[in-house]
Amino acid sequence: MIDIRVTDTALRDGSHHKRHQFTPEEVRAIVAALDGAGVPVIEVTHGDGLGGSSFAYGFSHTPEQHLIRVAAETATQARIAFLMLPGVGVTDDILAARDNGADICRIATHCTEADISVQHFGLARDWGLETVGFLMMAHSQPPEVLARQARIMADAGCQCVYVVDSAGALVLEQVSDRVAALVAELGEDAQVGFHGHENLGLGVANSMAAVRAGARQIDGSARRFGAGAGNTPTEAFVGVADKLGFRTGIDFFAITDAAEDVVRPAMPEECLLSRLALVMGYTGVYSSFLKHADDLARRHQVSGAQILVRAGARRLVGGQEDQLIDIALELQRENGIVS
Ligand SMILES: C[C@H](O)CC(=O)C(=O)O
Ligand SMILES: [Mn+2]
Repeated sequence: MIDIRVTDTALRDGSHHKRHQFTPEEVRAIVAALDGAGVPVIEVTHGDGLGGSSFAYGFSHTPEQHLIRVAAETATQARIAFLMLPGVGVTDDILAARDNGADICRIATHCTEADISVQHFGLARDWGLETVGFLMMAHSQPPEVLARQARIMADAGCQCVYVVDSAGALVLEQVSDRVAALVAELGEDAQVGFHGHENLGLGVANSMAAVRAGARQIDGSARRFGAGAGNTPTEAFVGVADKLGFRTGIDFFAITDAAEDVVRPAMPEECLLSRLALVMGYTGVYSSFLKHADDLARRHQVSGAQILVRAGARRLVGGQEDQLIDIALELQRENGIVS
């Protein structure tokens, strides 16, 4: 039987949906429930990674290093992971997260910029951390480009490179083709993972396509708690994996209870397959832009969907949130609205 390692990212990707307002009590309760269900890895960080708490991305309720410490103190078997985007966080943040009890370091870059992660993977390995690489917005590049970028990460010390469908824009074979290219490139040098978003309703199906193409690590979020329409629901993925004969080590009924009884109460609202989320999947927009576009649409009395369509046409990447303001003002001018 093939083992699939699931990382639950409700306490990191869900941070976007919660506008980074997780409390220590919520983290303690969610980690206890996921840990009890057998989830092997739980990611805890600001939605935009270490150092993300800022005017541009949104300030955290509680410093993420404190939340990481709470998570590490609560987990009995699960390992705690954190995300960092070079330049949003700095290398000292990695060391602090390790000292607070995390032991898996996930470094994310836009999928053509893997070279900016080299220093971080080297340091993380020197500091005794397990390493994972995130190639974000993977729909925007063909398989061979992603494979070359994955090679850069693996050569730098990354132990598993993820195809990250940040926009929830990939459809089935588009996932398996990308995953297969990475598997062929990396061989025994590193594993391959997949991180999905639900913007076209394909999180579980895409994740299973990734597994069938050779991915051995999969991200989910209990109750889909994540940016956009949310992530692959961990509980549904576990159920499907059970039925297809893949072993996750997670108890289906326990994770279903955790999602409904513990995770859902911490969510401001369900993650919906809303108009804005669908537009993001259809036009290839970074999922965490949803709240920013929604806020700007209200503030400037313009269409949130139009903001996202133009963001897709401009091929904006994570970190370019400020350009959404530019687009909103452009639409406002075109509509003749004077503020
Ligand atoms: C920083 C992003 O939210 C990372 C991620 O989860 C994605 O690109 O998707
Ligand atoms: Mn994500």
